[in-house]
Amino acid sequence: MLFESQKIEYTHSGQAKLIFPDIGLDAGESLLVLGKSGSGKTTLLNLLAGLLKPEAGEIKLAGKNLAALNGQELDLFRGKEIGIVFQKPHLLAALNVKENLQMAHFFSRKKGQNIEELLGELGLAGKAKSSVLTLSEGEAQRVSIARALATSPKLILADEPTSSLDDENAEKVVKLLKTQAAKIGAALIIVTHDQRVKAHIPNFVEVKSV
Ligand SMILES: Nc1ncnc2c1ncn2[C@@H]1O[C@H](COP(=O)(O)OP(=O)(O)OP(=O)(O)O)[C@@H](O)[C@H]1O
Repeated sequence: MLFESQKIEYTHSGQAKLIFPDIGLDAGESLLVLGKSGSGKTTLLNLLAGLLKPEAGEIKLAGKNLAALNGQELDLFRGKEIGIVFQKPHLLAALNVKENLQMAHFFSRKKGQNIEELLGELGLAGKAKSSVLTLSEGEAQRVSIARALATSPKLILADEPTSSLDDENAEKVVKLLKTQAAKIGAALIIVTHDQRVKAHIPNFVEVKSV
């Protein structure tokens, strides 16, 4: 199994304990994380990304136990092996599209995918030199997906990646995430309440507050 999380628990200060469903994914498999507002979906994604430390349970990616890594090792491992797509694209405004992707390569210290090729596959071939400030919302979200994929990570995490997109762009984004994850042999986890995403990915877990 490429990615596994078991018996994870986390408590935000002053809040009730969150207990999460177990996850197991092979390379190329996709999973949705569903649940009501406030149930802990974003918290789960942050735990899986190693941005928060679980108080119980185990998270393993490609045979590595995240808890066994120190802060610096975890940052490097995340840069190489985990691609994160946020609800709103966080791109560096001073840089053009291609430079934003080159930054991902630089920080991960990994060769990763050919940037021109990746932009072509995401329908952004003509935008390499464009300022990210001139992109439409759909284009900017595709650039942030390209950035998450640039390092060929083993795990792709996406938090509500389609919520601000129209139907056409939402469908494009889900299909791209799915096909790219399959192509690079990554596991894909999407937090969503978007029906349009559910139509493409049947496999899901539900986060419930206890
Ligand atoms: N930094 C924090 N400090 C304290 N409580 C927090 C913190 N972050 C989240 N919480 C609480 O933890 C619970 C889970 O939050 P989380 O953002 O994971 O939920 P969610 O399912 O992603 O919600 P939504 O669908 O509204 O984005 C909520 O009750 C939230 O108020």
